[in-house]
Amino acid sequence: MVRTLYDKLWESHVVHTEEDGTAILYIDRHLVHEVTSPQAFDGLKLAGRQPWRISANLAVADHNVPTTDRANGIADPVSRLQVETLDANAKNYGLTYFSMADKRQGIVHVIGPEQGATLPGMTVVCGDSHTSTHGAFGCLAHGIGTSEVEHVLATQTLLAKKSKAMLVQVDGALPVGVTAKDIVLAVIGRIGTAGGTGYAIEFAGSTIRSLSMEGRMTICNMAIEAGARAGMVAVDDTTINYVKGRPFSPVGPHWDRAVTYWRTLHSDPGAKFDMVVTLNAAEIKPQVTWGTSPEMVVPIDDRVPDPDKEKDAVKRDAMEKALVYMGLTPNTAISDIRIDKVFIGSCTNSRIEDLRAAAAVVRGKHRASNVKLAMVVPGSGLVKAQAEAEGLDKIFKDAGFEWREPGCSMCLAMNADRLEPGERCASTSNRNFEGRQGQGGRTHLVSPAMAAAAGVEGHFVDVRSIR
Ligand SMILES: CC(C)[C@H](C(=O)O)[C@@H](O)C(=O)O
Ligand code: SF4
Repeated sequence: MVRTLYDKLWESHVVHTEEDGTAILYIDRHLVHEVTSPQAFDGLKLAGRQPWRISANLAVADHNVPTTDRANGIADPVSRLQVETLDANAKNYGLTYFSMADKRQGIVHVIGPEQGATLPGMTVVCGDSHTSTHGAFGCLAHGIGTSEVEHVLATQTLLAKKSKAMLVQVDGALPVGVTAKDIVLAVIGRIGTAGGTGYAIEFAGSTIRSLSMEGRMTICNMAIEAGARAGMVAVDDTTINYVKGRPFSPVGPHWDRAVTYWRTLHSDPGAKFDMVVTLNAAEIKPQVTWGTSPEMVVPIDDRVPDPDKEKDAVKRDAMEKALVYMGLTPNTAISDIRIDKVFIGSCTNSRIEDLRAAAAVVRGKHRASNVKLAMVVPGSGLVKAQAEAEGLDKIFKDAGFEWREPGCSMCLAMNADRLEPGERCASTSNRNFEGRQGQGGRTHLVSPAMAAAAGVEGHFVDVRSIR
């Protein structure tokens, strides 16, 4: 039978299906962070249960960790408690844990793949919406809630209903200066943040195949921002080469058997999708969000849209509200928008390739005088070490950009890194919601190269013109 990648991943993990379609899925990998796990561990304790398969878990603190002066510990008592609770739970249950002092510590969606804890064909879950990132490896990766975290800990299974399948097909050579981030923002601009609701999205086509694993992760990371339940990319040589030799990857005969299986993880020719969206890579330009939802996005050479031209009353209202919050006037050229801060980081864009792209733009230049702070937050301690080995930290520091310790940081301001009310930020993260980077803060989502360029010029600028 002709099957999609999603069908294959689903069918190989179903333990049981009820008549109404509710299924019990076996979970191969459970990633754990400090925000969504405390109540789950409490529940486990109350019920007197042990984790079902301890080795399936990998835990790390990322949201609440400071990105400076780590030797002094965590100043904020709430964040400190959050992280200490995970320290204690990981120790108590014997989970593999990268503490704040461990050089492998980092954002959960960066360290999973980096360690080879995320492998093709797996079901991967985490109490975090951006778990879709791991689908880049030909995985079925779901973000789950805290009660599901407890369920997975206790049973190694998840209750789920199969979604419909969407194919997002992107073909052609990507223009210079246009990145995976621009592709996914363009997709969300096209289908909207509800466009993927009820679907699992497979990203395919020659453009996707030509992307590195880092780029594929960026795209799958934001599948959730398109409303989808999961995002995924078929396995190919790029996947297998990335996975090879990582600490958790199989070796010897296990590796050979795994590769044989992994090579089957693609949609069969002629497989049926419930919806197909096609994009031509040649037409994608660097993207900048102007509003408070990732779908409020335009190309860099465009203008802030005018709500008066929107016929749909609901959309018009949302646009007006977003413009007030963002402090923007309709028809302003995007390149005329001046920024106060730059954030290069997050599970969307904090991997080595992202830092290289940003460094290539700032090399030999300096942060603009109106930019109060430009911070680079590597996705993990290992990314940080790699970047330092390549001298990227020096390029950033020479340009007046701060070089920080790994974590979620100003992606959502659960630590000390945040925007002040009214401050405007060029950010490589994935959400531009009201208050996301600090109360009253204004977030514009862009690629790492575009964020770096804005930091240097003081306003958004077409990165294609400064190369
Ligand atoms: C804190 C966590 C539960 C949350 C998520 O689920 O995504 C966070 O990572 C985010 O990006 O908003
Ligand atoms: S980096 Fe941002 S989006 Fe990613 S897990 Fe952390 S808070 Fe969530």
